[in-house]
Amino acid sequence: MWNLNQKRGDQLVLNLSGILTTLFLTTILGVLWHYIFRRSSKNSRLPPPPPGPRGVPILGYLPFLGRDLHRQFTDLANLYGPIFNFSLGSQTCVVLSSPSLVKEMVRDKDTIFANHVLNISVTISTFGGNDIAFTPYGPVWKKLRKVFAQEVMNNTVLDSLCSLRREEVKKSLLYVYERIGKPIDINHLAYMTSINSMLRMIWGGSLPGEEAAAVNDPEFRKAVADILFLVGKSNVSDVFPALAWLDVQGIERETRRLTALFDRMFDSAIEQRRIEMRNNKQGHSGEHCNQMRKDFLQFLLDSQEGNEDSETSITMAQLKAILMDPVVGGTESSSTTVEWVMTELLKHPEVMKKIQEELTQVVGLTKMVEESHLSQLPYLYAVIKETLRLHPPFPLLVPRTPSQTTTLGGYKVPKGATIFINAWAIQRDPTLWDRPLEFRPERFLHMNGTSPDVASGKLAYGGNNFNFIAFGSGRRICAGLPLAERMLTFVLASFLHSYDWKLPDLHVEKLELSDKFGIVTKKLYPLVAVATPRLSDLNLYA
Ligand code: HEM
Repeated sequence: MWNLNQKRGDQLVLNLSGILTTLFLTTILGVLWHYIFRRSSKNSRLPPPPPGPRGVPILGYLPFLGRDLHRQFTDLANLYGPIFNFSLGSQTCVVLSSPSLVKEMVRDKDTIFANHVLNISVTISTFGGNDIAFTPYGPVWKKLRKVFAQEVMNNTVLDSLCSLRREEVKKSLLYVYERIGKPIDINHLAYMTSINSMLRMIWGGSLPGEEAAAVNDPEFRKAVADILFLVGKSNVSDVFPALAWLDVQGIERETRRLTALFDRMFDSAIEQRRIEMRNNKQGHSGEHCNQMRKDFLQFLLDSQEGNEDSETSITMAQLKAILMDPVVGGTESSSTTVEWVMTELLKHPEVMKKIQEELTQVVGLTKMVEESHLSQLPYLYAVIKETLRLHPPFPLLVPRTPSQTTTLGGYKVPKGATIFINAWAIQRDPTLWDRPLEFRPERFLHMNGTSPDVASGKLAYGGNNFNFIAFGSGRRICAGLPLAERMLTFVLASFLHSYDWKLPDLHVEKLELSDKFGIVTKKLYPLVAVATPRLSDLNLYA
């Protein structure tokens, strides 16, 4: 009996301890489960993608994209907010239209978003993505940007090339003089001035005979514009990489053909220059070669001569690609800006008059404009800024892509997405700008008529004001800014100081401001204007 009772008691104790153990383990497991569950649910609670329009299966939003992307994206932002997304085939595209989102991207998450999107025609035209604009962010890009800043864009180098720019602008002034009183296509004038100056600065007009003839052929100038057009054109092969081998639109083929022209020019110019340098070194080259030419090519070759330093030595493909950036990225953007400025001035003759008064005061009517005058032209600077505000040549800047999945404005943005910054919308946003659609250069001036940027001789598009980002912002801000700034101001000052401009009689009512979207967005109808001389001494034009 006792034994029985004892057995029952033992069993009770056993049961009780079993229950307690079970309870204990359950509690521990519960706590662990709760902890793990909460953590994993936190991870799976990734933010949603930005809102946006739905597309159709496979193609996504592709069939609904119109021609004027900057306007269409502005309308979509009014519907979905300052960040929205859509898909193009398998690609995710995100569009930003507010300064705070731009800041988050290029300042707070700058290293994640420090790559430009590389498409097929960009890869070809940049000798395999070897240029500054499309080399992925990292040590190689840093090296290229350093070489470009030190050997090409530094003030001493740019000052030393001033005479080349002066000669090319003078040729354009003469071209106008020969057409006094006749309609002149300003788009053509601005483009020829821009490309001729750029090519002159790149290889100083020193190509050997056959190549020199080819380069002076108007077809070659057209090739530059055509490459830019192909780079910005929507390519089915980019949206559906599996179809790339078909090259349905022939974009790849045509880009290869045009890039080959440049490749030959660069090879020939580099070869010729190396021979000159060798001869010069050996001392049997005579006076001519002792005064080695100075142009971008020469500065870059000099910096590479015997350069074993991995920090600054560059490959041949990189050298050519570095030279290609100013040609493709710098010429149309600059000439389009010149055309827009002239358009706004013909629409606002009182503003043109004010610039000319400033020029008369600073330069005088007996002299031509020199680059040394530029820092004393605050009103002209303000006019250029106001034009770039209303008509940024790259309305969607140069698309960027994140190197990892991240967030923007609290929304998920996947690695590899294409990010457009709608600078055009931001620079016309009525919540950021007073009467934004009016052309009022005064908004960039201080009360006393000078702006601090101008006082320091700069347009100061440092990308720190996210309301005004025509040259981009952050690590990948325009690397050609110092030259763009000089060229724009010098060309415009020269055109406006040397001539009075008016619309041809038949065009007076036709002056309008429509644009045509492209990677560089130009006037839809080229501007035509008639010039009359302003300077008292006509010999100055010869
Ligand atoms: C009105 C004239 C110009 C405008 C409006 C302009 C605008 C721009 C913009 C918006 C970008 C992209 C910036 C970003 O992603 O944040 C860019 C990049 C660049 N631009 Fe310009 N540009 C002009 C002229 C030039 C010129 C004359 C050159 C060369 C001499 C040049 C060379 C470059 C290069 C190399 C980059 C790539 C920078 C990098 O990725 O690190 N640009 N430009």
